[in-house]
Amino acid sequence: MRRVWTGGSERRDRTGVGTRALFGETLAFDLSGGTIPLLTTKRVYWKSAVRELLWFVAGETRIRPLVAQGVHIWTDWPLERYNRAHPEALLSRDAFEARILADDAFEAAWGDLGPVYGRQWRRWQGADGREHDQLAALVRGLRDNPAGRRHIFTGWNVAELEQMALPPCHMTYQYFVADGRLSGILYQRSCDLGLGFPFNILEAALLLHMIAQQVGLGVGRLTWMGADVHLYLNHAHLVETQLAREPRAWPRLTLAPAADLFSYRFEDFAVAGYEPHPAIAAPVAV
Ligand SMILES: Nc1nc(=O)c2c([nH]1)NC[C@@H]1CN(c3ccc(C(=O)N[C@@H](CCC(=O)O)C(=O)O)cc3)CN21
Ligand SMILES: O=c1ccn([C@H]2C[C@H](O)[C@@H](COP(=O)(O)O)O2)c(=O)[nH]1
Repeated sequence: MRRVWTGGSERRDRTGVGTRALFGETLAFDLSGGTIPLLTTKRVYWKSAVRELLWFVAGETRIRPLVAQGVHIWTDWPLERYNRAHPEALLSRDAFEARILADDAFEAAWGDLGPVYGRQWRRWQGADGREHDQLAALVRGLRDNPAGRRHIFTGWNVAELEQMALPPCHMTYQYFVADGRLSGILYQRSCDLGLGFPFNILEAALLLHMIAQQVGLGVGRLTWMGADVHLYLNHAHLVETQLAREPRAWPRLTLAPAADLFSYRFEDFAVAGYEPHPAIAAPVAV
């Protein structure tokens, strides 16, 4: 974060907010013993991250199930689409979410993000119309051929990018088995270090723990590769506050076993030893 803030190149980005960015950064975490990279220099709402991850794994692309659980992180994109189409009667976020929950026709018209992560992970549509469940195939592949070099899933479906509310940021995941442990790499093409990163790195770690449990392996290393790694210029307060704080010990995850990768429930995730510094509010660039 310090290097991006002090040495990043300043650029005008798609959102108009402006960022400082570095290109091609790597982080690695040893996740043995249940360790999770849940940041301590601000409070991260890990419960929202668990709910978002389970929403991806369930193959969901509609915001209603998130909103129903009090998770608001995806609401701004469909809301912006709605308000652009209705400049005469703009809705607040609360009013929009209330209609998404209460009105089925409204939800069908405005509540879908398009073929984003969940769709691609679970139901990638091939040219012949056949659907590919990349996560199910990944688990099978790890069980049948641990030494494989093709343990990959990706959200980057070129033919469908234009229909997505946002093209995938955490776009490609790959796994590797050695010495009874599962390791993973996440390639992230674009990273909002202030808001997105804490969720992305945590969810990649939770998913690694889930997959390892399903294939009967321990957990090894998680490597994160960021391409355009940026800080938004309106996050100065967040950056300076986090950099002034002393990091604390990583918390640990206890994951109750589930019948398969798609049967985990929120209650199966328990986090111990999380004693973060206070939360820091920051605006999200839409
Ligand atoms: N600019 C931008 N940054 C992102 O991180 C991001 C996007 N856009 N677009 C799509 C998703 C949505 N994501 C988001 C959106 C909002 C928060 C956010 O506001 N987080 C607050 C509150 C979290 C909560 O209430 O649970 C935080 O303090 O972490 C985080 C991730 C990640 N992605
Ligand atoms: O999981 C996510 C989703 C989004 N982001 C950030 C990265 C960028 O700041 C924006 C996306 O804008 P693009 O112009 O499409 O790159 O959202 C993230 O960090 N993590």
